[in-house]
Amino acid sequence: MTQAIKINNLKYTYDDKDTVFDDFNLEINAGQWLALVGHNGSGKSTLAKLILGLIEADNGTITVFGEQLRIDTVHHVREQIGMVFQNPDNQFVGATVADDVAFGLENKEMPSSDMPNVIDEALTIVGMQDFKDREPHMLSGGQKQRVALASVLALQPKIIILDEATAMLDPDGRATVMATLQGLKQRFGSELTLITITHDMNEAMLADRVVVINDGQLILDGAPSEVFSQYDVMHHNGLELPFVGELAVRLDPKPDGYLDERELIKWLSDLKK
Ligand SMILES: Nc1ncnc2c1ncn2[C@@H]1O[C@H](COP(=O)(O)OP(=O)(O)OP(=O)(O)O)[C@@H](O)[C@H]1O
Repeated sequence: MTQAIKINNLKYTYDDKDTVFDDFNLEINAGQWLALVGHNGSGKSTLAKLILGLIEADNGTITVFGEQLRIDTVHHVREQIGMVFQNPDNQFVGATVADDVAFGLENKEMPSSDMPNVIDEALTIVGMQDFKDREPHMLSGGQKQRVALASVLALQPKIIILDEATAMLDPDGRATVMATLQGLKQRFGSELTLITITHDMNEAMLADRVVVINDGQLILDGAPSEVFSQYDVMHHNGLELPFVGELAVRLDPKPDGYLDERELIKWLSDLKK
């Protein structure tokens, strides 16, 4: 199994006083969709910044596809990682959707004759091809985030990090972005590693793996059903379960372990028999 990211013995302190990570370790396999969760201030965005080389670790190593992040490798490492941020309105530079996707390609010095195909393909993947001549600020929040994803996809990253990319969206917008991510996973398989930083446990449910951090410490790490069966640990760390999990722990009798929506419905209907 190819390793996308390996973080070893990571230490990071802001301004020599606020230690966020001390001996933090994490390995992420290529093609995995990892949801990184933790309450406010637990270190999620700091970890994303460290992986992107926007800030430098005080100690330890971060290796991306076998290449250790250092001052002389940061540019190459960063080329392999796409980032989508929280605020859809802060991510646009182009006058039209197509211009916006083109911007990153121009920076990469792609010949302009190659661009239309690449732009069309990226917009098609996120279902925004019919909007390519629209002005970005006229789109809905969910559409904006899908264009932001297209801009990232056009650069063919091996890893995409979404830092609370759905936090400012309405339920429809959230659903379309999450469906787009599920589509990416199906389309790219082991060629694309996804890291979604989120406060929304219903979204984290869709990932292959959920990692819970608190104060820079890894608290839980496993498949969503494993992590969300740890109700007490989640609550102790200021986190809720996905809706069905919160519902299940309030039932009497309650099911053993975490059940997803379909399993919970079956469990309830069996109970009635
Ligand atoms: N630029 C900064 N300077 C100093 N301290 C910072 C800075 N950015 C973050 N911190 C501190 O580092 C810790 C981790 O912050 P971080 O933003 O990584 O958490 P987070 O899990 O992403 O939080 P949230 O869910 O609120 O976005 C917090 O204690 C925060 O106050």
